[in-house]
Amino acid sequence: MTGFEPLVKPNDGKRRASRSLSPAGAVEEASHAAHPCAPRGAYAEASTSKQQLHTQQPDKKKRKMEAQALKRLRKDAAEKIAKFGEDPIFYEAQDLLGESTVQAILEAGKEFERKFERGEELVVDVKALGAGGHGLAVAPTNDWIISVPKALPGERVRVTIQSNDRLFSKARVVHFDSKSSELRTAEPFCRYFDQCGGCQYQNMAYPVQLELKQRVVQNAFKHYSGLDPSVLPAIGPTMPSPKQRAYRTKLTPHFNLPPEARQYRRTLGFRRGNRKRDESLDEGGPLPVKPSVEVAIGFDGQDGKVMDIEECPIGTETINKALPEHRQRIKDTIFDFPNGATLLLRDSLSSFDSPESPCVAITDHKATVKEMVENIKFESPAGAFFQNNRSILPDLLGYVRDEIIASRAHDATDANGAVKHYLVDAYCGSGLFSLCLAHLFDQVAGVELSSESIKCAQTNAELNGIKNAKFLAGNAENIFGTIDYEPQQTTVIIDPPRRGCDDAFIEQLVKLAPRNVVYVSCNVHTQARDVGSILTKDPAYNVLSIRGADLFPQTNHVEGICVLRRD
Ligand SMILES: C[S@@+](CC[C@H](N)C(=O)[O-])C[C@H]1O[C@@H](n2cnc3c(N)ncnc32)[C@H](O)[C@@H]1O
Repeated sequence: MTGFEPLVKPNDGKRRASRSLSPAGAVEEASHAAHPCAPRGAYAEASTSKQQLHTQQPDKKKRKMEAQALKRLRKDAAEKIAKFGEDPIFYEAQDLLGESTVQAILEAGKEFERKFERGEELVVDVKALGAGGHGLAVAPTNDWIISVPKALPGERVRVTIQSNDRLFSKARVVHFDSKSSELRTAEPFCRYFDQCGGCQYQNMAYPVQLELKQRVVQNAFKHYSGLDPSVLPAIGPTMPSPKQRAYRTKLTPHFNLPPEARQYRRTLGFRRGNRKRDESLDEGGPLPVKPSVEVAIGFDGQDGKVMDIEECPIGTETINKALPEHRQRIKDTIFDFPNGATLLLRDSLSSFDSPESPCVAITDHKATVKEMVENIKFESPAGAFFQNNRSILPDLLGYVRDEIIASRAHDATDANGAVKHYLVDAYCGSGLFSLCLAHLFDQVAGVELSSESIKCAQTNAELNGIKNAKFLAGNAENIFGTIDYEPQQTTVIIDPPRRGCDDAFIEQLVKLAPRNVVYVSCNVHTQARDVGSILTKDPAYNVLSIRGADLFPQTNHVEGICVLRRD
């Protein structure tokens, strides 16, 4: 269906699976919850009524389910830690509670303890801001963290517990007893800010946001690189985004299918989640009357439920103008959806006449989006990856370009006083770095997993008359077998997805031993881990610079740029 993709968030399936439809169409919460972090109060109430009917039996069952769920949680956490390291909140808990307290909790196996009841109220003093953008407080028990979105250090807040997690509980502000944080320096400009989970920082002036992000980068390298601080340069100031509102060129509001719509579809003979009718379910008789249905289309709120969002002021004007029409389209056709779905809105130039050409909103995943970065034209399918804040791209590319040029100052020249330069653009997408920097290099090779994006990179090279770039579809590490570039004259740009680089890629990279590595990442934690791994495998690399770039103003996200040189 044009403009829509299936809702793939795993939580959503779980949420729906834990509910059942009553014949009257009302939603009933399941009477028990297996997850140790599930609401304890609700669970206790359900099991009490069962106890009256079945004496001790449910208690035993409940304990068994809890033990199994805890085992699963521990196993999942151990796997995640082995792969990605500890979650940033682990280090934040160590800072706030003390390493020995955290160690004692781990040794006692109490890191998943259901510390507080869901709905329980506490008054806490917010002490720090976590990398996730939430205020962090120490629980009154002094051995647990309370994470409170939209609350800032220095503020005293009355909160209600939402859920328990590893070493911390998530909570929601009920009341600000004091709202005096030095960081609270701006008035949020979005009417949904208090409830929406999308932005975290609209209550802080922009320079404060940039400073916070600098600290996040600093902590990431401190905790995840495994490197001695002496080998790391001071973290540079965060590169600001020229646009701090109306910058996002892509929005993906989503919705869950309301239970009334699901029920109505069933009476028409559609099984749950199916597009095709099952004749055997047809109850015959006259067509049932369509119920009136309210559907929330937007983003997840702090309570995990989808909020109905009519406008998103960090999205571009083009997207916001198009949003009402597309929301209405969903409302008008809600009974045609077998499930919830995600709507795609991409801002595209209408032509390549100039970077200031008027823009249009595109909602079909397969339609072509046009972008112009500096003077380079890019076309890519709306469903494929492209950086979402076009306002900062010239500065980001300018910085990478300057770093590359500066690193050439001491390059050896050949007999004619010339030196060749090569670029490998790993995880190249539709060729942003390769094509914008191609003029600095004799040859460029890009690699990318998505064959669709690689086709775009090739067409984009042609579109811009760039002849020195070739592109390969495949795993990033495969590029090393296809090039014979002189390592001393080679720069590798790495821009992987959030999970960072695979071991196989890092192995191949250090085997090639390129002179320069520029690592750009939307996850500074996996970036720090990978940089640590490169330096550990090959100590001839030096970290020349590290800084953040603010591709996502008003949110806690920060892009990291780290430049390495092998001497
Ligand atoms: C953050 S995007 C960067 C794209 C590009 N550098 C840009 O700025 O437009 C990461 C890209 O890595 C690609 N990717 C993911 N896993 C990969 C892998 N194992 N090997 C190569 N590319 C991969 C994704 O398809 C995505 O296009």
